[in-house]
Amino acid sequence: MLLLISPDSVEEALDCAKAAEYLDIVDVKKPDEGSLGANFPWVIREIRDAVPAAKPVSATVGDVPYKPGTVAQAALGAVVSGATYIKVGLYGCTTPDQGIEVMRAVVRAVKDHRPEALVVASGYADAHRVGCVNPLALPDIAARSGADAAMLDTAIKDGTRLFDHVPPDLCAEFVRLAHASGLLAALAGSVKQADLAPLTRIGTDIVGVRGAVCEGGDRNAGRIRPHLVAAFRAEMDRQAREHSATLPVVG
Ligand SMILES: O=C[C@H](O)COP(=O)(O)O
Repeated sequence: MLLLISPDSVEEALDCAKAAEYLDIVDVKKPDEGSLGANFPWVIREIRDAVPAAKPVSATVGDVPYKPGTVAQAALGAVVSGATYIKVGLYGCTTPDQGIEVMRAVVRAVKDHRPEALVVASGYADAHRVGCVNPLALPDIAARSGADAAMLDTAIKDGTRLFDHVPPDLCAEFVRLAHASGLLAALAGSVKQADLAPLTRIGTDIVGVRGAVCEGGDRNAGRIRPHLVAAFRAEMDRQAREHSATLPVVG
């Protein structure tokens, strides 16, 4: 499982750089503009320059409206600024067809510019609270639009977590559907260390985290701390070891 951490500024990205050995993807975000709030192009560029070249930089394009042209142009801005994972939160899409239309436009805009960039179609585990597309529709939306990954986060950051809205057995189904279409499955939403056992067991490819590695567990007032990233990674590695010990030996 890869660890994606979401700094909100160049200063926080520098703290991520200090913990670079413990994380896999640096995800540029602007939390005060929403769950998947988009940051400025110059911040993406500065963060790309600040973190080790071997670490991919991801950028969120926002909690986007159902406006394929607007979103495609924003996604191009993110990839031109140096991000190689482009995450789109389909906040304004109420049907799978709307999600596919937006994501097809994003995939074309991103891949015309940088074919190797990865496009992530993100929905929300608590979609029922904000009226957007069902979380289990995301793998199909991602597959039919040519995206590379399907993701879930939570739309409302009020202390409730991914599993409060989509319990582990349904997250397992999300992962199964994503894998059946050849996609990566990414899960986030106020994930804590205690959630890592089920996330590992169900085969999650990427876990996205902010609050759990901020001081005081506070994604808004707290700052990302390198020792919290290291501790989170240590627990991920422990869970991975425990899980592989339970797998049957083949051969
Ligand atoms: O993409 C991951 C998000 O930044 C998750 O943030 P959170 O752990 O504070 O919900």
